[in-house]
Amino acid sequence: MASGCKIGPSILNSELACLASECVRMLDSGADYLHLDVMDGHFVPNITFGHPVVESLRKQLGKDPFFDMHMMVAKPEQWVKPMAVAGANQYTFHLEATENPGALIKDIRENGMKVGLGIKPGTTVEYLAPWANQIDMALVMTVEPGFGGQSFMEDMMSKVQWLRTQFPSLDIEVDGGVGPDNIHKCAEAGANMIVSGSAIMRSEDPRSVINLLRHVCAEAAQKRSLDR
Ligand SMILES: O=C(CO)[C@@H](O)[C@H](O)COP(=O)(O)O
Ligand SMILES: [Fe+2]
Repeated sequence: MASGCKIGPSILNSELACLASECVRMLDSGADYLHLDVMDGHFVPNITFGHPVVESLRKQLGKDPFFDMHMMVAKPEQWVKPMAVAGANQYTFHLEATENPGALIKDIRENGMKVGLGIKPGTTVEYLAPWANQIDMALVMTVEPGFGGQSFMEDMMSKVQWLRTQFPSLDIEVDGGVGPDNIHKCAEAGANMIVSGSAIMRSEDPRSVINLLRHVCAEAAQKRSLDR
């Protein structure tokens, strides 16, 4: 079994000058983990933050919150140790950014973090498949990485469905434009780790959005297990 349905708000579209309190607001609203988007201006045409900010967040938030680092960087090899030292729990890198995924997976594990492996919309899922048994989570991007607030790409659901069929116990994350309008599609396809940025951040009631996302996801997972 995958590790249950979890909701990880992306803080990209939060009030970045108050990052720690925005993270606390999400955790207090029932977030299962925090999805932290790292962009370097090379892999994607945008810049966010790096390991010094993660280190500060860890100090502010304490040891408990799970940090899923979405590394949209051109040299993912370079930031493994700094992120581990800063307090990251999971290092999710992009398959498109490395020539040696096997060595990177090994390095991430040796540095004590879980491994996530992501693919952009233009990358077919068969490229990810050879690594699926070595990773903790597959990330299927449902927007072109780089910016929050874009429209959900429904045609990515066939990738999620294929991965769920091939790897029933793998954690599968969707990221980009996900919210109450399309959670059914993500859940039915088999995603169990749901990243949602604007839909949660811009809501006046983030707790009910998080609850709704989790509920839909859990119902679909239960139905899948009964159907098996
Ligand atoms: O990685 C990314 C974008 O590259 C995401 O994590 C988004 O930042 C999620 O935000 P929404 O699309 O849900 O607003
Ligand atoms: Fe992300």
